[in-house]
Amino acid sequence: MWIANSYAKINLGLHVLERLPTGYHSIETGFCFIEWNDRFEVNESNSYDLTLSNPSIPIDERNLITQAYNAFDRYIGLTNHYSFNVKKNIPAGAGLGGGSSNAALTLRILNKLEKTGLSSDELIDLSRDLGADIPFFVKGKPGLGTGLGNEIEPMDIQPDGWILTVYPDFESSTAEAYQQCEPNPNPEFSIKRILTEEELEEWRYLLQNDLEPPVIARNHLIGNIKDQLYDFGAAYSAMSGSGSSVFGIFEQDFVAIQAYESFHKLGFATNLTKPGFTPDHGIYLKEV
Ligand SMILES: C[C@](O)(CO)[C@H](O)COP(=O)(O)OP(=O)(O)OC[C@H]1O[C@@H](n2ccc(N)nc2=O)[C@H](O)[C@@H]1O
Ligand SMILES: Nc1ncnc2c1ncn2[C@@H]1O[C@H](COP(=O)(O)OP(=O)(O)OP(=O)(O)O)[C@@H](O)[C@H]1O
Repeated sequence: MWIANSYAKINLGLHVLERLPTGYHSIETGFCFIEWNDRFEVNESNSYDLTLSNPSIPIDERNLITQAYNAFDRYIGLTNHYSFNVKKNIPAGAGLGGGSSNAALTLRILNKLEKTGLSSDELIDLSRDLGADIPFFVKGKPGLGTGLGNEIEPMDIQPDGWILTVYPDFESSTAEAYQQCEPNPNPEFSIKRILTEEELEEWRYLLQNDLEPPVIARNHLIGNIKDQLYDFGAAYSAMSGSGSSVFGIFEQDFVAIQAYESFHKLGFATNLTKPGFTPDHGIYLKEV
């Protein structure tokens, strides 16, 4: 049996620059990892099979694991088949890219088990129709996303603070968030400049997520959680991606832990990620 972890992301700022004739949007965003992860167990099998611990996520062709598996089979061809058993810990529709992370890991697993030796750019190429967040997860390093968010420039932007992520217990639609936002083609400062040249203390005045206003207008709890994270002492707080999760970055461990315990006690699903966290992208053979 092979095992591997599928990590979630947060967006450090997101500028929506332009609404394109296709309905998609050109954006600039910073991507980094958090420790929240799903656990994959993979076995060779007579045919493809998928089991998920979360029954509310479909396991048919709508599942991004199935879509990635089929894309790999279509473009490269599989010599063996595999069954996937996934323990879902990352909440779905949460702005944490759980489905995209799963798709990227599926491609990396197949590349390893089938010994196809494809580069990350080749894996990105065969996943091009599956979702804008997938290239970041295939690259596997923090970085800047431009274009549709799918052109990735790896960059050392993993925050040097504790990241507390809070899921408000409802999903948020990505398509709706983009439809309802106000694109701004000329933001005063680029996300790249803020993340690479400004101190964490300055981010709250400079770094914004353009998808936040319409989503918060419909879901006040997201705004309330953001306010509470600042009240607890976060240096920076924002909604991740198209929501619904909110994260706060804390400089002091005891403040972060206090905030974590409070949200946890209130019944929210939460994750606390250490400063400078680096995900383990290994795919390990486990004797059974
Ligand atoms: C919000 C983010 O998660 C931030 O990283 C991404 O931009 C969204 O990435 P994703 O969920 O992989 O998005 P996709 O599955 O490609 O697209 C979902 C929907 O979001 C909208 N969408 C997505 C990306 C983009 N640059 N412009 C868009 O308008 C489109 O309506 C699309 O139908
Ligand atoms: N393997 C998967 N894991 C989680 N969700 C999946 C998966 N495959 C398909 N989905 C579907 O994708 C939808 C979005 O899930 P996901 O968790 O990727 O959203 P998200 O984190 O808001 O995405 P993003 O921030 O990339 O827009 C869910 O409604 C879910 O049903």
